Amino acid sequence: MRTWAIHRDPSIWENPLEFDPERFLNSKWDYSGNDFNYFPFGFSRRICAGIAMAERMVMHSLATLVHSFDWKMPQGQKLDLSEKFGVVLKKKLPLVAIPTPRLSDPALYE
Ligand code: HEM
Repeated sequence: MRTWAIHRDPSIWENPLEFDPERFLNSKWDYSGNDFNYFPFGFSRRICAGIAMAERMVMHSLATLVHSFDWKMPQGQKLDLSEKFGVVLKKKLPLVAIPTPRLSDPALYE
């Protein structure tokens, strides 16, 4: 819960509860466990063993999904980003998004 509280502390973060991924664009963020205001992978001896893989896979998977499909919400539904309380961040309502292929060659989806 320490991590949960620090990452939502308004004396450290501007509008901590706002979904604002752009906040990470301005400067270089050190998530290697040396910045005690920001440690999404933990720190010290139990720091995440998969940082190097996560750095590559998160970017690659997300980029592939955005590049390969147009995404929309089911008809009549609005995006709801509210969270459940817990150690791991979970959405209150599961995300349902509909992909439409956007690449010209269907062979690229095989
Ligand atoms: C964005 C993706 C990821 C995030 C945010 C993340 C975050 C974390 C966090 C917060 C911990 C706990 C650190 C602590 O106890 O202080 C952890 C532990 C761990 N993570 Fe990750 N992780 C990610 C991806 C991965 C991947 C891809 C792997 C493996 C391929 C991995 C393997 C591990 C292992 C083995 C531990 C336990 C380390 C230990 O207790 O000695 N993680 N991770």
